[in-house]
Amino acid sequence: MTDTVLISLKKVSKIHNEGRPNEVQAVVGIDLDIARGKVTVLRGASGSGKTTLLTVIGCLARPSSGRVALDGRDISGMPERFLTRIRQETFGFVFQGFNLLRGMSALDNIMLPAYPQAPPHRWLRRRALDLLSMLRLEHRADTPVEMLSGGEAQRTAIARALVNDPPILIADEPTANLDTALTREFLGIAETLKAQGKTLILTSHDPRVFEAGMVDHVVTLRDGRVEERR
Ligand SMILES: Nc1ncnc2c1ncn2[C@@H]1O[C@H](COP(=O)(O)OP(=O)(O)OP(=O)(O)O)[C@@H](O)[C@H]1O
Repeated sequence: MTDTVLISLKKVSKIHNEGRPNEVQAVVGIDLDIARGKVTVLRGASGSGKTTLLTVIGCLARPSSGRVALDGRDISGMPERFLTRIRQETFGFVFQGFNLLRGMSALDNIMLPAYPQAPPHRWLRRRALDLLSMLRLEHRADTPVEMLSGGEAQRTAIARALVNDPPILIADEPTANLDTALTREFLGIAETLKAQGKTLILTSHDPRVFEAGMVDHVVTLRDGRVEERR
């Protein structure tokens, strides 16, 4: 079956600290289509531009030049408030290090991204508990996140990314610091989400990830450019 394009990048470049002595051209003229309902891995050495490209794809950063289209709609020039809404409705993010808020429980962390939409509290709590249950973490709902193990923290971060039921899940180096069993567990979760119809975009230099059977496309970056795609 041929892929349908969900996100399309045309000649996208991203320069950090533009015009300053510490300017870095992190992403250079990338043309890339991300397929709907598939798992795409961006791989490459440290510093090759994976995280930068992921932030542009996820509308967390604007490209310095080039265009990004989501579902055929050019979003590159949109005002910030529209972009924020698109970001909230479209993407769930699992960051490197997870960015969970310490001092708050797993459940409270998961509910946080839904607050701008102001859903009924009981409904939201149920949704967060259902996600914890899907990820086999119900027993940790009330645990402060700093007490969680690495794998539990990751699953909490995944649940938080899914709370608004986004069609696209983005995860930056999801298996960094995970042992083999936890890596397998992450891949199992990714497979379940793919089966539910989600589009997954991951960065990884971990062969356990980019060689996994459920990965559909691997894009190799080198020095900010696409070196290879399959
Ligand atoms: N916020 C920033 N300000 C300045 N330079 C940055 C910034 N973020 C990334 N860079 C630089 O841009 C280049 C690409 O970095 P990026 O983090 O995108 O690569 P990466 O492939 O994700 O690396 P890693 O695997 O180490 O996370 C690097 O030279 C990096 O030092």
